[in-house]
Amino acid sequence: MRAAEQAVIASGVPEYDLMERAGAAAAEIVWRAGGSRDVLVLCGPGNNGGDGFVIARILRAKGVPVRVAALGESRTASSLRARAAWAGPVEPLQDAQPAGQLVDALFGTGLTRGLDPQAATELGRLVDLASHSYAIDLPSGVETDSGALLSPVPRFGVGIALGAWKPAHLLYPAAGRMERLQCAEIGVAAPSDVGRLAPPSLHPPAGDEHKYSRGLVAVVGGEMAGASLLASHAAARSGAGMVRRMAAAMETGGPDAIVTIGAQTAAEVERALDDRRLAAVLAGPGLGRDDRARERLNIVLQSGHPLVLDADALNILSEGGAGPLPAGAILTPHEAEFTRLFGDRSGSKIDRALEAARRSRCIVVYKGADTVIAAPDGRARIASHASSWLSTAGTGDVLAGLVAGRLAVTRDALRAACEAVWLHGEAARRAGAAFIADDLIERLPGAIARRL
Ligand SMILES: NC(=O)C1=CN([C@@H]2O[C@H](COP(=O)(O)OP(=O)(O)OC[C@H]3O[C@@H](n4cnc5c(N)ncnc54)[C@H](OP(=O)(O)O)[C@@H]3O)[C@@H](O)[C@H]2O)[C@@H](O)CC1
Ligand SMILES: Nc1ncnc2c1ncn2[C@@H]1O[C@H](COP(=O)(O)OP(=O)(O)O)[C@@H](O)[C@H]1O
Ligand SMILES: [K+]
Repeated sequence: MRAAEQAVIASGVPEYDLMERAGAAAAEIVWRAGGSRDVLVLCGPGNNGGDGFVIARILRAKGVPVRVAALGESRTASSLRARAAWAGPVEPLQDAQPAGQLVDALFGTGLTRGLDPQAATELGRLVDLASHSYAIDLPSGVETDSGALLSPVPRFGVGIALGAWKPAHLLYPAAGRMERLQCAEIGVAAPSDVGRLAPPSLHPPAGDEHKYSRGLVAVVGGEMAGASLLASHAAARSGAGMVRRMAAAMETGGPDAIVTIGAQTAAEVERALDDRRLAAVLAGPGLGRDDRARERLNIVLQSGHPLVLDADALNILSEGGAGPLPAGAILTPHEAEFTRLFGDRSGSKIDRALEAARRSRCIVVYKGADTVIAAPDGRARIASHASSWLSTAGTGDVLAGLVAGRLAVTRDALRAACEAVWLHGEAARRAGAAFIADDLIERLPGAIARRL
């Protein structure tokens, strides 16, 4: 974003014009949400504070009662100009009385250290007392590139990103400090290989498709039948043409459309995977970690089919029992599995996911409240603000099945992972509160229909 802003400034647009655009776009969002409720704008010493002065001026011109409180003097040329254009009084932050709406323009991308304790406390108090609160560009106190909190940060109603999403809008803990997100257009295009996960464009099967051309998925089960059943069921409702479940015992369950193949011995798994029509093979959910599980996983790894590896498959791989990670596969680790596989590395979650993808030459779906999908070529997509009700047992098995299903449909690993994560989040949104993993699966066709 900084480079993109510099390019626009170098092309002849003064920095102050960008500040006016940013302030106008943010003021419009505040005006639409809060109407004529009174506003307190907190302005810091840098350009984020300058945006605050512009917002204050524009809202006042619309007839909104506005007060401004500042933390120190303005220090940049643009923020000095914005402050000079504000005709009203400026009180010190420590004297500010609360208002119905609070606009935080203390610090944005220039924050280099936590706020001093008194300023952090004042910010928290004023945000908590307001019914509407807005963080301009970012909540003051968050580190832009990692989403870490450098000092205590209150929870804002709206985070208004200026021009482009920054990592802190999407990565926890910072992402959890903004209930809703809005991006204000300021005419600076910041093309990047790393971005927020966008809703996918999906297509119905072509007129002449048949079940094998639409994608044949195999789910290799193991010790715990429930997990591979959830995954198979999700794959079956993902748009794929056919799902085969290779069961370690002759258990039943799940929709009749899923073909269950008894594959108890290694030789039986090998035979069942000997089918060139297979477009995706999933292993991991319910696999187990004993010698039998290792044997099953080895056959999967040697099958030559496009792979999705989750749960116990990742745990076995992290013990080194199955050799190096299979390049080209999709790996779907949660936090603990990721750390076991790749170690406890430094950097933001985006940095860690990208490094893992580069090293393993796999697509890595690093799950959690902020899911990062990373590719070996440096592309990454971040999904955040999904339903927190997803934190329930078995939702990862559903995601793994969905990834395998979309891989069979698209034959494109990064695209499949992105589509699956988005559909998983949309199914959760539709499922509402207190759902269980099984309920997500029923919502998948509706989620797919929405993107056709
Ligand atoms: N660039 C553009 O074209 C556009 C940018 N725009 C806006 O600019 C924002 C970035 O502005 P910015 O770079 O001036 O940084 P900002 O976040 O205001 O703070 C930096 C100041 O604070 C200081 N400081 C830092 N930490 C501190 C602390 N804990 N406690 C006390 N002081 C601290 C630091 O000085 P230091 O003490 O570190 O030397 C510096 O003086 C961006 O988020 C967006 O809102 C838009 O207008 C669109 C056009
Ligand atoms: N608080 C949360 N907000 C949004 N999504 C979440 C949250 N917690 C978990 N998830 C999602 O739910 C799924 C949980 O997967 P996982 O941890 O493998 O669970 P399980 O092993 O029980 O299936 C992942 O897709 C993850 O991204
Ligand atoms: K801010």
